[in-house]
Amino acid sequence: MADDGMLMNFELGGGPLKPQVKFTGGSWRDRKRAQKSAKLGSRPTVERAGQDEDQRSAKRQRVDGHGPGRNAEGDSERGADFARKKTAEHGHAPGQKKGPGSGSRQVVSRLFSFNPEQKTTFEDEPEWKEPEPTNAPLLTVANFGSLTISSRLVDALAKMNLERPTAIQQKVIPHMLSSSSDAFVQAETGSGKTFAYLLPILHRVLQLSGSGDRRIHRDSGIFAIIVAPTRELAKQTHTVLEQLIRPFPWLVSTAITGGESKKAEKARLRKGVNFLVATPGRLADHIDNTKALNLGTVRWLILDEGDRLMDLGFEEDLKKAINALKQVQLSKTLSSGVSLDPLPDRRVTVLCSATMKMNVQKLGEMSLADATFLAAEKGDETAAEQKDEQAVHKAPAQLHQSHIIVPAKLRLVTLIAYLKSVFSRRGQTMKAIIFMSCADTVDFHYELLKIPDSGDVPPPASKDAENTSKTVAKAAYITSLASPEVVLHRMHGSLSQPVRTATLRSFSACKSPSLLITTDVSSRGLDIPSVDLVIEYDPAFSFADHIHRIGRTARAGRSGDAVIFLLPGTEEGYIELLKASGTPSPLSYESVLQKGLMSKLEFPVETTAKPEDGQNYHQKAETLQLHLEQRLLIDSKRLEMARNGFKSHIRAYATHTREERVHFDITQLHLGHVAKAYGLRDPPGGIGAGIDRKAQKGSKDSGKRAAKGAKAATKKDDDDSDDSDKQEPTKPARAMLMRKSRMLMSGASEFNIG
Ligand SMILES: Nc1ncnc2c1ncn2[C@@H]1O[C@H](COP(=O)(O)OP(=O)(O)OP(=O)(O)O)[C@@H](O)[C@H]1O
Repeated sequence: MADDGMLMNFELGGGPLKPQVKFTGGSWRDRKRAQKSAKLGSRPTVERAGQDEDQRSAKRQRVDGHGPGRNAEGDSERGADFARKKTAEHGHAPGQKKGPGSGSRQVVSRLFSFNPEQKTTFEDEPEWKEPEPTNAPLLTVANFGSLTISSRLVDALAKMNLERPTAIQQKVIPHMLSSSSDAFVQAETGSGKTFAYLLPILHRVLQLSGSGDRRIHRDSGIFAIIVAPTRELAKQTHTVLEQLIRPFPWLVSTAITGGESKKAEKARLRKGVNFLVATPGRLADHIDNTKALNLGTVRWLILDEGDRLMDLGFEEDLKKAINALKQVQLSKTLSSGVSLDPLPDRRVTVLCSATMKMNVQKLGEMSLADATFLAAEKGDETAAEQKDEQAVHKAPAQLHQSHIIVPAKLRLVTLIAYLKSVFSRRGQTMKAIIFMSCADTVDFHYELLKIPDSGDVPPPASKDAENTSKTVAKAAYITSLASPEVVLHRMHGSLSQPVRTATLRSFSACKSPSLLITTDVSSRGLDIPSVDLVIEYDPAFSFADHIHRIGRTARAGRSGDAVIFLLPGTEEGYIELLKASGTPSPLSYESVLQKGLMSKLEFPVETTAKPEDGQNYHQKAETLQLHLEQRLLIDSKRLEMARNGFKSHIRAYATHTREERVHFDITQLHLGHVAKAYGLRDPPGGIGAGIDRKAQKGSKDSGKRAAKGAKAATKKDDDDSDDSDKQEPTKPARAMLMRKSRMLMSGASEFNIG
C-alpha cells in the first residue's frame, strides 16, 4: 500500500455541514448509502437514528446470519424505546441505573445497549506501589570499571551519563571478555542488552590498537556483524555504537539496511568498516553481490531480537550469512602484521532476546554451538535453559500494567476518552505509543484523530519536515483545538524508509506531549527515551510480542504504564496469560469515559452532532460517536480508510498465534459492533453476501485458500493435539465461521500488517 494513496484530505473545513456533498470513491452502493445518510443529516437526530439503527439491525442479521430475536450480542429490530430500556440494564456504572440518556435529545447511537456482558469480576485491588525496578543499573556495583573494561570505554560511557552496569551487563560483559563460547542472552526489555554485547567487543578490539597507536584502522577488516530484525533497530544500534566509538576515530562502523541506496553501502564497505550493523536481507544481498565484503576477520556475529528475526521469515537470509561465515577461513593476523590474538580464537555467535519462542531454539540450533545461557538472575538462567515460558516472558517489575474490558462498539470513544484523560494533566504523560494490528488501521485512526491539514502546516522547511508532512500532525479531540498540545505520529512498515526514519526522529525529539500510532514494526528493541505509556488498542498477535510492545516503556529502571484493550467474552481469558508478565490491574471503561469526557468536547469538523452543556458522560460518548460517524459520511476518503481499516483489522484478527486463538476467536466477533469502532454504521460491503457470491464464483485455487483460512481460523488443525478435546463448532457456528473465513481470504492483498 502506498501511503500517499491513503492520505488525501477531503475535508469540509470548519464551515457548516453542506447539504450537497459530492461523494466519490467506493462502490456505487456505498456512494448511494453515504448520500442518503448525508440527506438524512438534516432530519431530527432521534428519528434518523432509529431508522439507521433499524436498517442496520436488519442488515446485520443477514450479514452475520443471526435469526430474529438475537439479542444477547446483536442488536435486534426492536425500536429505540426498547433500546433505552436496555440501556438502563447494561453497562452502567453503579449509581447510573436510570440511564444517563433519559431526557436527552441526542440519544441516538445505542452505544450502551446490547453490549455483551463482562464475564469476569475483579476483586478490589490494593493500591499499586511501584516495586524496585528490575532492569535498572545496579547500585551494588561501583562502576563499569569494576567489570575490567578499558578505562577509555568507561570514560566514553560517563560522557553518555552511564556509570553502573545493569544486571545483564554484569553477567554478559565478563563472560564475553574472557570466553570464546557462544552465548544466549535473555533479559527483560530495557535492561541494556545492547551495551552488554557492544562493550566487551569494543574492549577486545581496542586491545588490538595498543595504547592509541592506531595500529588498526577502517580497512583492517570487519570484526563484528550485528543483525537486527528491523531497519529502525539496526539504525538505533548503529547510533549507540557510533557514540561509543567516537573517542576512537580510527574505528568505523556502518549500517546496511533495506530501503537505503545499495550503491552507497557498497562504497562504504569498499572504504572499509570495522563494525557492521545490518538487517538480514540486506546482509545476505551484500554477501552475494559485494566483493569488498571480506568476512575473514569477523569474530562476532550478534543476532539481536532472535525470535523476531525468525518471525519475520529471515531464516534463509540468516542461514546464508551463517554459512558464509563458516566457510571463510579465520585470519589470525592482519596484512599489516598485527596479531588478532586479543580477539576470540573462534567465531562467537551471541543470540539476544527478551523472550524465547520455539523459533529461537531453531535459530540457536542453526547458529550456536555449546552456547552458555546468560540471564540477569540465576533462576532465570535455569528457566531459560529449561525453556520455562513464564520466566522468559517477564516484564520489568516496575512496569504498571492494566487491562480494560471494552465492548466493541465503545472502543473508539473509550480510546479518545482515555487519551483525553492521560494528556489532560500537564507533564503527566509526555510520550505514549498506541499499538494497532495493521497499517490500514493505523492510517485510519491517525487521519481521524488529527486536526485536518495540520500535518501540512507550516510549509515544510527541512527534508525531515517534508518527510513527516503526512505522518506528523496536531491531535484533535484529545486536547483543546485552540492550543493543540499533543503531536500525533503514525508509523508502519508500508511507509518509505526516509518517512519512517524522520517520523521516529520527530517522535523521539518532540518536546510537546506526543503520541505514536503504530504497528508491531515499533515493538522490538526501539529505545525511545521517556515513553511513559503504551496502549495496546489491538492486542498483540503473540504473547512474546506483547512483552516487547509494553517494554517500550519502563526502560533502564524508569517507571511506565501499559494498558491493553480487550473485548468482553473470550478475550477476557487472555488476562490469565497476561499474568505471566505481571498481574494487570482492571480499569473500568465506565470510569475511563467518565474521567476522559468530563472536560469539554471539541470537534475539528462541524457536523450536526454537537456537545451540549450539562450532558453526562454517556451522552457525551453518544454525541462523540455520532459526530465521528457523521464525519465519515461527509468525507468519502476517510470513509474509505475506515472501511479498509475495518477489513484489515478483521483479517489481522485471524492471525493470532494458534495457541492464543482460543482467546481471539474470530467467530465471536460481532462485525457490526466492530464496525462501530471504525465510525461505520454497517460492516463494509463485500463482507457477507457479496463475499458468499465471490466465494462461489472463485477459482478452485481460492476455494483451497478459503478452506485453508477456515482451518486456520477455527484452530482445529489436525496436527494440533492440544485441541483434540475441544468441541466441534455447531452447525450455525460452522456456517458463520466459513463465511468469515471466506471474507478473510477475499482481497488478501489489502491486508497490510506493518
Ligand atoms: N548501565 C546502564 N545505565 C543506565 N542506562 C542504561 C544502561 N545500560 C543501558 N542503558 C539504557 O537503557 C536503555 C535500554 O537499553 P537497550 O536498548 O540496550 O535495552 P534492551 O535490553 O536491548 O531492550 P529491548 O529488549 O527492549 O531491546 C537505553 O536507553 C540505554 O541507553
